[in-house]
Amino acid sequence: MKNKLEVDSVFLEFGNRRILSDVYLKCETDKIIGLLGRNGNGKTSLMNIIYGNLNCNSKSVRFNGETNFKAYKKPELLMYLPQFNFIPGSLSLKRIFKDYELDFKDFENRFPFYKSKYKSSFQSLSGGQRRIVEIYIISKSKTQFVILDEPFSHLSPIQIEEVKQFILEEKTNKGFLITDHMYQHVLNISDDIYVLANGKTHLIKDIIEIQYLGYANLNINMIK
Ligand SMILES: Nc1ncnc2c1ncn2[C@@H]1O[C@H](COP(=O)(O)OP(=O)(O)OP(=O)(O)O)[C@@H](O)[C@H]1O
Repeated sequence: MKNKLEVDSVFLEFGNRRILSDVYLKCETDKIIGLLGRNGNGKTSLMNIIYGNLNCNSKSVRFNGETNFKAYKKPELLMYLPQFNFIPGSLSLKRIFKDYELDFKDFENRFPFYKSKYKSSFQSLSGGQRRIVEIYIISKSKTQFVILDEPFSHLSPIQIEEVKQFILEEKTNKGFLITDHMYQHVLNISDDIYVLANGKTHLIKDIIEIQYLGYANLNINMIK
């Protein structure tokens, strides 16, 4: 079954500053949606609004047409990877995989480095190694949609390629919404791209619009 997540009518101000005012975004099973935008344009705020843990003046977040204001209470609908490490460092990988009801064998087959780490604490891993675990458990969870806020930052180029491959395989089961300033990787795997500029989401039809909207100077090879 194809699930659909739609977001619109979002209005967010901090004090007198208008952050979001004209948002439309759609994600479906088997789609990766990339969200790009300059620093401070409101990407993380929008993701938190969708997840339901940031209050705003108004919003409409619909899962298969049904409004849901507190998606964070429904992991079967939506899982969210925040920018920061969220797993307590004292937990072992064994415990983390048990808590998320995931098979460690599948994980270590894909990422052999972790074969000897089953009983290791999360904090004994490097920053990038911790991030891979977090991306994996959120992306692999039994849920309809996954939001990933900066999954590629802090990963080495090889790890980034492994994570992209893994997300591409996993998208047959769910929809992904991804933001990262390593935008070439986002462009590589996304089915649709939105750029957030001046409080508004722009669905990109031609890649050059990313430059026109002031997000990045594209090199000529990318445009061809
Ligand atoms: N709790 C808050 N109180 C006041 N202003 C806030 C708050 N949270 C975010 N902001 C402001 O809202 C704007 C949007 O922030 P947000 O973190 O959503 O941007 P972003 O697009 O994710 O940025 P980046 O690419 O740098 O991560 C910023 O100007 C930020 O300073």
